[in-house]
Amino acid sequence: MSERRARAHALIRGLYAITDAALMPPPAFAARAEAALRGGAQVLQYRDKSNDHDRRGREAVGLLSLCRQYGATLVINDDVHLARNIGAPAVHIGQGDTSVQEARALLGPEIIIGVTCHNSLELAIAAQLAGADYVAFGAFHPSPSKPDTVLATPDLLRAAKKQLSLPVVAIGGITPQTGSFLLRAGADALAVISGVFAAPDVEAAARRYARLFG
Ligand SMILES: Cc1ncc(COP(=O)(O)OP(=O)(O)O)c(N)n1
Ligand SMILES: Cc1nc(C(=O)O)sc1CCOP(=O)(O)O
Ligand SMILES: [Mg+2]
Repeated sequence: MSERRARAHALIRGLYAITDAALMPPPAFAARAEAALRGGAQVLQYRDKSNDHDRRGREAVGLLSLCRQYGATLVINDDVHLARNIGAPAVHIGQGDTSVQEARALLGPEIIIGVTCHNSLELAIAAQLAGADYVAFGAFHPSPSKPDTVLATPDLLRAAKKQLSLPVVAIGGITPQTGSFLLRAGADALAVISGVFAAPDVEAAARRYARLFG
């Protein structure tokens, strides 16, 4: 196994919290992100669909510094140029985003690349062959944060664990209760937006997920 994929196995696990601009409006953005890290998030994805480049740059740099402080891994969603500009350790790309090959060519051999594979083992096998370092499946439940998803089943996680050698992330409407079932089916990480960032006490909510990982 390559050094980078071994690093992905070590880093892409546990609670994988994803930021949400609507649930984390300024000036509370950084404080809510830090609360998730205090609660035990091991991975934090910066997901912001706006075109405000200055704010996106500032927020991403702030999150990178917070993640370093807490020993967590920052993942930049969609924007490979932002990831390169700030020296992020990981990016996440979807099927309609930059390809794995293009992202790798731009970002080099060290960066961890994660790929959305919806409910398709075939997409995941292709992502692994293309050089991805983790795959994400979902949505396992209807998602309040992203209503236009297809549904995935726990059997997909079981099949993926047998056929892939990459960490597997589960996403979509996951609560601590349903998360425990997905972990038993083979998920290495639980990616969550609303379950963490819509909670009045973000740290306590994050801790409820983090505890599932022992
Ligand atoms: C961990 C994780 N899994 C899936 C997604 C979804 O990515 P994508 O399909 O590109 O959709 P957007 O998030 O970009 O709207 C994700 N971001 N993170
Ligand atoms: C960003 C994203 N991608 C999904 C997919 O299925 O690929 S579901 C989703 C949103 C996850 O947020 P919540 O935890 O609030 O459901
Ligand atoms: Mg995307």
